[in-house]
Order: sequence, then structure tokens, then C-alpha cells
Amino acid sequence: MTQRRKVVDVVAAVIVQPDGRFLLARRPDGKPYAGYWEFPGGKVEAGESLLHALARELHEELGIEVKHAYPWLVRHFDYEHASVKLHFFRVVAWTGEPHGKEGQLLAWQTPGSVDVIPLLPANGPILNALELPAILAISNIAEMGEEPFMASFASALEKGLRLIQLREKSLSPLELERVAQRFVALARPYGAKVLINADVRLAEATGADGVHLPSSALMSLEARPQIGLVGASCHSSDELARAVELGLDYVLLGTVLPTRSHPGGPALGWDAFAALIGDYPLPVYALGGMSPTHLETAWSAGAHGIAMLRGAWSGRSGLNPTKATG
Ligand SMILES: Nc1nc2c([nH]c(=O)n2[C@H]2C[C@H](O)[C@@H](COP(=O)(O)OP(=O)(O)OP(=O)(O)O)O2)c(=O)[nH]1
Repeated sequence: MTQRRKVVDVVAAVIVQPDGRFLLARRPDGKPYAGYWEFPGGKVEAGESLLHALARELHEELGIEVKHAYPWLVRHFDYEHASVKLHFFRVVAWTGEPHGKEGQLLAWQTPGSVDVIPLLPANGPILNALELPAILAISNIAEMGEEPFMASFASALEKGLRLIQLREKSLSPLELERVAQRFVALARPYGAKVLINADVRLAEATGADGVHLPSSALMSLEARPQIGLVGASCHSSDELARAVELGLDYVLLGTVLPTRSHPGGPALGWDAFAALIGDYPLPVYALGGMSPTHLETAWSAGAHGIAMLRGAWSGRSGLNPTKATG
């Protein structure tokens, strides 16, 4: 019989600058995986809260004081030396200039082009998650009409939108293909990613960046579709668990707040939303009744960001370019 190993709680800080760059540190000699690059942090001590451990580790290792941190992803990993539960936080405000107080090298890195190696094996998915923008916009040609929508889309790209899902249920397959090609052509010069709702073939045919699975597809698929980015819509812990089993890149979770299309419909509210994703390893976008003003609340609840349908195109608060980046 194999013996269950004790799980060690670890806090890890993704210290992010307003431009999206984040800090990695090189593990000092004498530790397991010495020389590997990691997010600053360390083991939680007995009786210590996660936030306290985070503040203590960053003070000890980097000489900074944490001012504002959001809970983010939680990931289990089995090393030969330990079984760890990694609690990642995004640290967005601090005082002091980070410096390697234990002699460790530090390096600011750009999402998508990390230039230090090797990285701790548990951290691959975390680096992928950091490439995802905080705002995911969902198309709304159905209500706005194609040309007004495309004008709003172009303006949102100018303001920093970098992730859009094409979801237009009333278009014919031919129209959908034409519109998907327009999306890809418009998004490409900005390096923005286009996700196609449900249809892997259409995503491949148009050179889109990936697919977004409705929850029915999520629950019936045997394996992750073989295409760049894959996410899914979730409404329950079972669906959230299935997204992890399939190795997806992100999920949408809702409905968080009542929406215009379902004003009296059941909504999770922020507390239930936060409880559902409390120990969750994938980036989660809050969905349902979102506008850019909800981003901060979503982050506080542990979300990676927000997904918006009408809120993305209303032009009221606009998309903030720095906040639109993860
Ligand atoms: N700090 C940190 N640890 C990580 C990351 N990814 C990852 O798998 N780990 C693992 C490596 C270690 O097994 C564990 C952290 O333990 P540690 O030995 O660095 O903790 P510590 O600083 O408290 O060290 P010590 O008290 O044992 O000297 O978590 C990461 O990004 N940052």
C-alpha cells in the first residue's frame, strides 16, 4: 500500500508591474531544485495565514512590503522531495525595490517570452495563464448588427482588448465563416486572440487561436480538442472539475450577477463564485452582468478576470489597456 504523503502548503507571489511584467527568482544553492527559476515565496508556517506567509516570505527574500495581493490559482504538484499545494497570489502593489536578500538572482519577465531557464516543473501552466488577458469579450452582432459591432470591436482593440470569443448563434455556417475571417484579420495586427464558440473545424479553417466549449460539449467530450487555446463555460463544481481533467486553459464561471437577458434568473453572487474557485488550478473569468468596473471585485474573489457580452461594447467605461492584459 502506498502511503499518502503530507501536503505542504506553499505561497508563491506573481509580482506584477502595471505593464504586465512579473518577477522570477533563482532558487539558491542548498535547496531542492537549486538554480531553477520560481515565483518568490515559500512554505506556510504552522498557524500562519496565507497572506501572512506571503508578506513574510517577500519581506525575507526580497525586502519588500506587500500592499495589495489577489488570490489567484491553486495547484497541487508531487515532487520527489515533497507534495506541495501552491497558492499563487498576484501582488499588484508593494513598497521597496525587490532585491535578492538571500543572494538569489532576480529577473523581470514578459508574459509569453520568458527568457530564463530552467523553471520549476510545477510552474508551466502558471506561465501560460499569465499570457491570458484579464478581459474576455464576447461578440454581440445579434443585437448590434455586423457593421456597428465591427466598429466597436476595432475601437476596443485600439483600447487594449486582446481576447474575444465569436459566439453568434443566429448566423448561418457560411456567414459565420465569413465573420470569423473578419475577426481574425482585425485581431491579428494587435496580437489579439480570437476564440470560436464550439466549432473546432471553423477555428482551424479560419486560423483562429482556439475554441470555447459550451458546458454541454465540455461534459461530453472525451479529450481536449487539438487546437491552441481551449476554454469552457462552467456553472457547477462538476463542470469545473471536468475542465481540469481535460487540461483546458481557462474557464468562464457564471452566472455571477443577474443579466439583461435573464434579469430574474438565478445568479451565483460573488461569495458563491469565490467559494467555487477557492482551490482551483485554472484561470477563471467571471461571467454574467459584468462590466469593466467589476474587474477589481472579480480579482478579489480569486478570478483571473471578467468575461463580458454587452458590457464590453457599451463604451461607457471603456477597456483599460493595462488592465486588459493579464
Ligand atoms: N517559492 C516557490 N516554490 C515553488 C514554486 N513552484 C513550486 O513548485 N514550488 C515548490 C518548490 C518547493 O518544493 C516548495 C517551496 O519550498 P521552499 O523550499 O522554496 O520553501 P522555503 O523558502 O520556505 O524554504 P525552507 O524554509 O525550506 O528553506 O514549493 C514557486 O513558483 N515558488
